[in-house]
Amino acid sequence: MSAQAIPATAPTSAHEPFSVLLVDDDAALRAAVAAEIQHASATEVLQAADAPSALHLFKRHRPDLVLLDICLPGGKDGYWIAQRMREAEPGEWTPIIFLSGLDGDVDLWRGIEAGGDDYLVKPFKPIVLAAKLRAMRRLRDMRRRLVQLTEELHQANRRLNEMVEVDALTGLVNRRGFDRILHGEILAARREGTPLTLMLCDLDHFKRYNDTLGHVQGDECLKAVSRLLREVCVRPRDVAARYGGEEFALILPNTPRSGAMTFARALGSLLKARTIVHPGSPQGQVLTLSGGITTCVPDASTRAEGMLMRADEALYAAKAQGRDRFFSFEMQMDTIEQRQH
Ligand SMILES: Nc1nc2c(ncn2[C@@H]2O[C@H](COP(=O)(O)OP(=O)(O)OP(=O)(O)O)[C@@H](O)[C@H]2O)c(=O)[nH]1
Repeated sequence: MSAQAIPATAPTSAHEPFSVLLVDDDAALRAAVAAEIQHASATEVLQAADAPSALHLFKRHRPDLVLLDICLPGGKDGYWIAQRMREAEPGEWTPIIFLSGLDGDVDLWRGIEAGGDDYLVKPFKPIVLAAKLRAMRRLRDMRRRLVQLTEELHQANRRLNEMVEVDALTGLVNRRGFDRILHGEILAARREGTPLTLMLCDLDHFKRYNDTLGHVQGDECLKAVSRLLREVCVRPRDVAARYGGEEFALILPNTPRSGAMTFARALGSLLKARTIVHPGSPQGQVLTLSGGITTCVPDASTRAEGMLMRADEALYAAKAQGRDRFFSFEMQMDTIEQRQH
């Protein structure tokens, strides 16, 4: 690389405000350093002569840099102030440069230990102060950029996570999202002591639909059913998912058995009202669906797999009994029990 390709100084965002908190009990020295800081293009210089006012200004104005004298009146020194400042900004990091007449190695070590980033021994040359200010400003800019990039990364991750949980054809939650949500709703219902309903819905004779009208029309049909499912899931926590090819799953929190049955009947009627023509169907040549329902107030032993098995069993029964109907696993069980007694 040629020497000309290397910039003499890395750019800083000179147009952005840069505020400095200067803490020193020597008023004359403070005035002189403040003038130098301003000359070095800081936009604002806040000044404090003791610990309480330094901490007050720090918390109130959140400066971009702190220049901190070590020996101060009132029993609280610069090390103490630096530690309080660090405590006051968890997760943040405002650069602190100690200004001191103490020039021993141990003094420098204590300053860095107390949370300082650099150490300037008084008296210092203006050009040295200007250079340190420039370096700290550059660090501030890089840190800001890093924070911004981290936020952008988080947002991209959130979008990506949403995308991997969406079914490409229907726009409904896919199996992966369904698994996650069902697991969460089981835990929530257990915590709240409320009934949770899971409904598996399967289009009737859909193979014939594809066979008679073609796969493209089949896809359109799946999209239309998905739109309907989205419409019926009116409560914020209701979820409609594409569980498999022509199978859909509904998660209905806070929905008891009776409510689930009412919901299912309404869904069946609404689908019929749409009169999606299904020439090969024995159910009146319109598209219908069958459903299996399970409802429980989850306890420690409730698992998503168990709920799915129960809903699937009820769905199988609904298909076996002639389709175009919904069965509740628990209601079936009650009926069987009643018959036995
Ligand atoms: N067009 C289309 N068809 C699909 C898709 N996913 C699954 N299928 C079809 O859905 C049909 C399901 O057929 P089956 O499992 O035999 O069930 P069915 O014909 O609906 O019969 P029953 O469920 O017993 O009423 C198959 O023909 C699959 O090809 C899809 O994404 N698009």
